[in-house]
Amino acid sequence: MQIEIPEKVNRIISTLAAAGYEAYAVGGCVRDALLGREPADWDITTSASPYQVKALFARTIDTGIQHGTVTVMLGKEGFEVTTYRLDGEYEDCRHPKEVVFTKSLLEDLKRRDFTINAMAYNEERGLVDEFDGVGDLKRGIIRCVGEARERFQEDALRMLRAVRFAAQLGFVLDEQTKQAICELRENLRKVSAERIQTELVKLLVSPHPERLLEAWETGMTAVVLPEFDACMACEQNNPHHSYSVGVHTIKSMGEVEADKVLRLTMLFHDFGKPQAKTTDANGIDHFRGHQKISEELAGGILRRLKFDNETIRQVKKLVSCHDDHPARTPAGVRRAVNRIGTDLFPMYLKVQRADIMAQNPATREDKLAKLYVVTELYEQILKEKDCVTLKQMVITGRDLMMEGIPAGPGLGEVLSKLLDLVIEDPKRNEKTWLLAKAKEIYKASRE
Ligand SMILES: Nc1ccn([C@@H]2O[C@H](COP(=O)(O)OP(=O)(O)OP(=O)(O)O)[C@@H](O)[C@H]2O)c(=O)n1
Repeated sequence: MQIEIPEKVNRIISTLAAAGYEAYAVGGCVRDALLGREPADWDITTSASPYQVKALFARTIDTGIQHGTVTVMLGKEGFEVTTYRLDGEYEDCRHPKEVVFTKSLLEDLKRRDFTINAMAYNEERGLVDEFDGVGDLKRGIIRCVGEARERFQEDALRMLRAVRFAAQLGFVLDEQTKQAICELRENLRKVSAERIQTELVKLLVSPHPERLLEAWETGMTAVVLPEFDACMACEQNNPHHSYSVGVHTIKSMGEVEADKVLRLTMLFHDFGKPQAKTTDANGIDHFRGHQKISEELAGGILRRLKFDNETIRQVKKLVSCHDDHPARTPAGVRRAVNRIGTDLFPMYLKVQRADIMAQNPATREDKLAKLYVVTELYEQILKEKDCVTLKQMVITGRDLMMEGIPAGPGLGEVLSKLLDLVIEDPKRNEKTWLLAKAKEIYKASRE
């Protein structure tokens, strides 16, 4: 079986070989190349020690040297070259406490997580596939190398990786691998939030975000995302819904494109429902105020998983308005654009559509028709380019304070009412008129 290896990777392998060392492309790149996917990066494994690798190349980066990895720089590109090693006990669930080097490629492949990730290749020897990785690629199976429990005890994150690869490749989990996850899922508590975040995002933006259900079935979400389990247990007896909150959530993720913010928003948009649920005398469930609770939960979870501030801002904002329905008039839609933000409004429309599509098909048409009108009005506004934002108003909060309106929520409210007036009629965006109106509004609010 032949793989096309990039010229620079071949150059590194042949430089090592000419110096008498073994070297192979290894892991994810071999898997992806065999699948006809573009590998994200090319990793190399070698019998040379990190210092022997360093001695052979002009430019290297040593930050991973204590784990046996040297990054070789060729031009602007960096390639990780790792010395053959065994696996030991993992201190931080990421790197073995002590690196034990080996002279054997087989030992190095044995320590890897899944059969499809445990193949090596160089042009001289061809494919090295000791654990039938090719067979598992053909059958579409994620299977641990050797004893699954051992692989997961070495690094608990691998349990989440198993589902992530299944979602990315459309594969199924091997039974023994799945069983070991059910047994060892609690170990995920030891894994850092950043590593969980990486796997969760890869799973969500994959072609199969619905495979999150497998993380739920095996008990992993109960450990890393218990709020999702609460949604799975929350039925919705309501004319708009045919599924539990959890299943609706999963369906809605499949209705948006593979974008991190959109998929996270769909995942979290109804997380507040289990807390907000009330049932009326007719047995119909209501979820008043769930948006606010969902927004708070989303913010807390994203912070817990160490997401960056901008992602948190966008997701929280979209969750906080996912169920808003602007008045279907030009002024109503302009107001909504200002409230939600010109940057996020196109995403809000996608979120609305996905939410509706994942609801009861019988009540969907009417909602879609209304959303269509809002979308049309928004497109009209874009064409006219006359969407006023707070920034474009000719007065600011400071001007109002100069007029004696004290800083605080009251001032924000006056500003927002002024903005509404300007949106209704852009000719009102004039300083004298606005200041007089501001005083009037403030006075009325105190009476
Ligand atoms: N917890 C881990 C992480 C990685 N690996 C091994 O290291 C290789 C490279 O890891 P990584 O770059 O994280 O994953 P890839 O398989 O390359 O996949 P992706 O780039 O999609 O993350 C994997 O193929 C696997 O052989 C492992 O055994 N256990």
